Amino acid sequence: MHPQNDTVLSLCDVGVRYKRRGGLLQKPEYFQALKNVSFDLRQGETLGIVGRNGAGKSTLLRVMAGIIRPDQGRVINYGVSVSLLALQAGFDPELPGRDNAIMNGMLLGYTRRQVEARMTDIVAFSELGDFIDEPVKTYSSGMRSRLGFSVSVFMTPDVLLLDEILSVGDRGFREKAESEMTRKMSSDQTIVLVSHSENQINRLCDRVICL
Ligand SMILES: Nc1ncnc2c1ncn2[C@@H]1O[C@H](COP(=O)(O)OP(=O)(O)OP(=O)(O)O)[C@@H](O)[C@H]1O
Repeated sequence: MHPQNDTVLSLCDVGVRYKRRGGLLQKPEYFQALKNVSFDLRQGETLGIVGRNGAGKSTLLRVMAGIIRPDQGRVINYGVSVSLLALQAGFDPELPGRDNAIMNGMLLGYTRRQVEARMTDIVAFSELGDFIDEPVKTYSSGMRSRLGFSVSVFMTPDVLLLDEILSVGDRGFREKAESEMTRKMSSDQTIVLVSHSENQINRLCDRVICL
């Protein structure tokens, strides 16, 4: 079957299994985290992914981002950059927030110079103030989330995969984060959103897949 013209990513019969146990002499055991998942992601849409704990939502995002390879089926990328934003991940606790922001931006596919050019905006959005030059290990979890989120607001790949990120920070920041993401979602940005909030999914997504 030929995909529609505006398809940016296709998943065809994707299956992922994790190795659970098995030392050198033990027979390995596998756990099937995803089975027969097929859909097309279209340019500009906001696709919601829902499912109970352990249904495979994060695994699906990791497959779409190319971080893990499916054991069955395939993921076809029609030439777009895809990045996964999972807060709390990918920070070096010993480095200052500023350096971590730069590294995060580079992981999203930007050059150091491009991230530095947006640094003033990132710091302002994060509301971290002078803490931006302190090591991330001195941050609260809300502060870490705010930093990760702020980087993603100013550095956007063609397809942005968001894993439970709209529940970050305190109420004030959450509202600001959601309104910023809503702006992106109504623009041309293609987004895949994993959330446990039915309300959020209904409000923000054009289409929902239940795992
Ligand atoms: N690296 C791994 N090794 C072994 N099993 C894993 C690994 N990562 C995930 N799993 C298992 O795969 C299943 C799917 O995990 P995943 O994190 O994708 O679920 P999820 O839908 O995102 O869950 P949650 O809603 O709790 O975040 C779970 O049963 C989990 O225990």
